[in-house]
Amino acid sequence: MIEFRSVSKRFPDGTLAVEDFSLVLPSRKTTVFVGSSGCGKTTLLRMINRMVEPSSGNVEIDGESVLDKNPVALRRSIGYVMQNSGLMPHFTVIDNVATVLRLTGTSKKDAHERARSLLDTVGLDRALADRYPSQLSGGQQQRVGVARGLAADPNILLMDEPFGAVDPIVRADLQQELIRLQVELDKTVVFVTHDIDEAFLLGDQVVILDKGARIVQVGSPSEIIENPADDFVSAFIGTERGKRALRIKQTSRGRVVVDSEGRTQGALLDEAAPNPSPSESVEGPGTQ
Ligand SMILES: Nc1ncnc2c1ncn2[C@@H]1O[C@H](COP(=O)(O)OP(=O)(O)OP(=O)(O)O)[C@@H](O)[C@H]1O
Repeated sequence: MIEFRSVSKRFPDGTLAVEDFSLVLPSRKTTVFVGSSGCGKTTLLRMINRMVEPSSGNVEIDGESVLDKNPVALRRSIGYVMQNSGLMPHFTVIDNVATVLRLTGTSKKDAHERARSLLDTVGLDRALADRYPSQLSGGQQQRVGVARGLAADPNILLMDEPFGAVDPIVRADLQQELIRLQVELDKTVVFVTHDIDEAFLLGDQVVILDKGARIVQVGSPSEIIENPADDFVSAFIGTERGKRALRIKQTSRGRVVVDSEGRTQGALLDEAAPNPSPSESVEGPGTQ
């Protein structure tokens, strides 16, 4: 478990990026920080692996302060995936993935072996191993970035807008891949995005942030959608528009659920119907 304890960060120019932030991020779950640009998401993420040092307060991992750990060793023990993949352009795919392992003393042969198996894990063809990042598509580069983040088999994976720079179809693909990976690998994932739909799709715990990383609401996607804390959250998550503003419409064959544009999203099933559980009585896209 990761715990932020009254953490603040003021940068040397006086910007107060994070003000008195406290939160527990449960192990083996995905916590998503979501909020608009500049609200302090990246700063929070980077204080976990000490790429940014808190001005006051503390971050603990399993009860131990990160400030008591060697920053280089700490950084190598935590996976980090960033927007635009952050790959080294003059390194091949396989070397990009294997670098962390090489730095921690793994032989070249073993590091490459593990890197190749990680390409399988993230759904990349091994034939791409000897290419350079510029010879890959944006989505493939992001997958290499994820493979690299997983190389040292970290318990914690930090992901900073990892799918922000790819087109919506590739992005949806990568999101599904991450959901699959999370079931398989069972990591503690901390994910940053400004996209509330992505937050609800991926997060077990979603943290909606305002300026200075002020927590506006924290909860599961269902808790937040069912009970938004205030008008800001309602507006941010769009409960009054689009695919989350659902209404029931009576048709000649039964009741269906339509969105705010009148588009039918799915059928409303009778509670007595045998298949779905009560919480799943609406079937169709865009439901939580
Ligand atoms: N090194 C720095 N020096 C000064 N101010 C900084 C520094 N890094 C970030 N900031 C400021 O701290 C605030 C929070 O930045 P941060 O990058 O954490 O926000 P964010 O929510 O991740 O934004 P985005 O979604 O745009 O990446 C912003 O006002 C930003 O300008």
